[in-house]
Amino acid sequence: MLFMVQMQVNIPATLDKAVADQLKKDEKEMSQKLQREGKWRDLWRVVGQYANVSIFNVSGNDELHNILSALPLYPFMTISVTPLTQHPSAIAQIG
Ligand SMILES: O=C(O)C[C@H]1C=CC(=O)O1
Repeated sequence: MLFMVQMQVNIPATLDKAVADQLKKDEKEMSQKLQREGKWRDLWRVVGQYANVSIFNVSGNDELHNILSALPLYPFMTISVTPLTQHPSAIAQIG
């Protein structure tokens, strides 16, 4: 199943810089592993914001929830999830 996921990152200014830097490094590593596995299909920066728009290709709600809640930056994210399906006029096949 495909999902559009929007993540807004809000790291508090009070968080120790070394801790924040490590979280970002771990997050990058995990996101790139998931991209290589084909589960995190697209990752786009929202211009002007510490936010992204992503497309996930996973088995369903439970797998997506497990992935998102395991992200190192999860405690500092506001996340919205939109399930996607094939548009009847689309010439590209999803999946
Ligand atoms: O920077 C972000 O948008 C948050 C998160 C998503 C992938 C990653 O490496 O960090």
